Amino acid sequence: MNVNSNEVKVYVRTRPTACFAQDLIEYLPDKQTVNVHQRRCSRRGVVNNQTSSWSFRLNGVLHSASQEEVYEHVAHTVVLSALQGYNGTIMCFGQTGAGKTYTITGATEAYRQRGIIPRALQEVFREVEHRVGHTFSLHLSYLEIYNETLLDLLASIKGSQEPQGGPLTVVEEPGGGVLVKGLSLHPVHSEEEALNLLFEGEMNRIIGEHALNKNSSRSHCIFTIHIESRSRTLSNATYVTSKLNLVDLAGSERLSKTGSEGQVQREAMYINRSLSFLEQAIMALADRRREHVPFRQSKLTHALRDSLGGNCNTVLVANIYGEAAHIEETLSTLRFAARMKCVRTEPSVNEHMDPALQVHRLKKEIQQLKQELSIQDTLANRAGVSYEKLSESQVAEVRSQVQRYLAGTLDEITIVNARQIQEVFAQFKKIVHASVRSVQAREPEGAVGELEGGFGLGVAAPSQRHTPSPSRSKGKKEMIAMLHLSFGSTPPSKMEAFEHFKAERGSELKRILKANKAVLLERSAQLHKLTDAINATKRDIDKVGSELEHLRAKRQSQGQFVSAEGEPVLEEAELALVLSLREMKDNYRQAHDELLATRAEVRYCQHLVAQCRVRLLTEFESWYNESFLLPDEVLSILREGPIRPGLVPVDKALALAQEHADLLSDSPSAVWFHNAQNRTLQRVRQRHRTHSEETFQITRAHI
Ligand SMILES: Nc1ncnc2c1ncn2[C@@H]1O[C@H](COP(=O)(O)OP(=O)(O)OP(=O)(O)O)[C@@H](O)[C@H]1O
Repeated sequence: MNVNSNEVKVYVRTRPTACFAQDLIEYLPDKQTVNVHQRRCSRRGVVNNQTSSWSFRLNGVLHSASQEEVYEHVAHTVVLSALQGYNGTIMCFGQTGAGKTYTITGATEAYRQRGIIPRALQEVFREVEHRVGHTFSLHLSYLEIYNETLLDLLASIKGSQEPQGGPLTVVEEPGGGVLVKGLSLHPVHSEEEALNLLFEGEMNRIIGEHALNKNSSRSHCIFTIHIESRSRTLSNATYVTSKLNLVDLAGSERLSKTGSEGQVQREAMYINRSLSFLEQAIMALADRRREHVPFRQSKLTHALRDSLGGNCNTVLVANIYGEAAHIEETLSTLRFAARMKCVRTEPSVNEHMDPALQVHRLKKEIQQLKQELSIQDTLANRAGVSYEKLSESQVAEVRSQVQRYLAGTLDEITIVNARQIQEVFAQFKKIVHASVRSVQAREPEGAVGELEGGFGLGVAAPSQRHTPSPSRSKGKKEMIAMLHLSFGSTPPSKMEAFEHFKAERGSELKRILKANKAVLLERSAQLHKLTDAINATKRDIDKVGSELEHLRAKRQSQGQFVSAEGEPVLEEAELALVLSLREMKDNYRQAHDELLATRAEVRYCQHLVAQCRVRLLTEFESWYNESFLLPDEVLSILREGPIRPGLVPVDKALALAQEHADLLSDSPSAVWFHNAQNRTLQRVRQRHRTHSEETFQITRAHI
């Protein structure tokens, strides 16, 4: 029952006024659209009759809405979803005095005017009572962010879960969540207990003097209900957790308008900065192409990292004044709200596994299964069969049975249980491996030795290397005999033979080639990705660079803004651009280094793949010649020499053999050999002529 829409929900609420500017603020009957008309000012500040208009479509307009109605629209579903394990955040944003605190906390004087927090607490405890199938554990925390300092509004209360002392810090958790280290968490068991904590925290809020509103709060406050829920059924080892953040942001008006000095001006500067970082984070979240969201720029955005978008149900209430005098701030609040509405969210339940419960459940299941098995054995007259791990003497007994079975002195191995069957197979495997090794040791020119040690072309991980299968380690003669059997007396076409070669003798080379191709493909894809990312960063750098230039040119034309000490002061916007430019350049440099390294790797892999291909073809040619075109007599003559017969062209190999035979013919006892040889060579030449006419083109596809 989560809010489950894929974007942040945004509502606008007007503070009631007798002077509502109907001509400037227009609420359409759909209760979702606000049109704002603003009179244009002439250069010298003289108001003329021209107007500019803006239209904002939100999720709801709360005009003259009661606190109860606001809760129903804004908070009800988010609170229920939080009880099911979805994180939720409700934020109030707007100009000082526009009604943020009234909306989130409410007026303390009248119960009917209580805001979202007390109503949410009421609903949570009511639901907890109704959901009898679950146990709930609830904790509260209350954080204030004042001038970029984190303060615990409930630190004064005993019984907190976190140790006191030390500055509070925002810590990122694995999985994208955040927690404020050092912030006290207070267990609560009733609505009354929870309300006491809320009021205690309220008392501790820093209240500053302000020109616009005497009691205005100059800090951001985050009241959080931490919920953990477990099923009462023991068999269910999962449990869910969630956080419900109720956020009262500081006034959003611009510095110049406050007309304040000293500490209040400093406060306003921090507020402006954190809100402008909040806007930047929102803009980055709304832009789906942006991979990096600058959450860490301020304590506010960092603390809200997992509450703005992400897996959270997020709702924003934009509080505005209805009077004409505030129309400019109203417009900027609505613009922020519209941007926030574009942020996408993917709410999901925070489900966890309780390891202790899981172990307990599995142990119980094993116990039950063992009982079941023993009943079955008794029924089948197999009492006494053990299902525990085999002892050393039992393993030895199985080994002896397998050996006797292979030797023919034992007719059959009696099967007792699954563990014993596995051991029988394991013993068979050991015997087969030992036999393969002894065959290899006896075969000096064995395919396996050559394949294992000779290629040296692999970039694939050593674990990817296959141990030679018994079929691959077959003697060469055996293999050729097999091929002759399947192809008959005429030699196979090169295409067919190549397929055979790849499956048998050349299989290891083929595997290495395949592995290298896979690595090449993966690195090439990575290279493309990196190139795209670098190009995107470059475009961003150019964009921010030109924005900065533009801003500086504008500032130059308006004169330099200097501090009391005469130091040049950077504007908020300019500072933000400089910081983000610096970050982007760092990212660019890092990505560029990575790109160079990956490019080198790609070249290396390309080289390996090409080498493997050539090697596969050369090996095949030579194997084909030796297996089908050169007779055994020729091979045995040439093998005694320094060259490998298959590596030279068939004609040349035959000529060499002829020369060798001529030398031998000087001996009378070799005449019969010489004659037979001549006849064979002629036959072979004839066959070779036919074969060399066959066009053989092994394309990349064949390899
Ligand atoms: N919808 C409303 N109905 C009745 N009174 C309201 C409403 N909204 C605001 N007020 C009143 O207006 C005054 C200022 O509101 P509030 O303190 O909530 O403003 P705020 O936006 O939280 O200001 P700050 O930024 O200083 O925290 C309060 O006295 C509050 O009771």
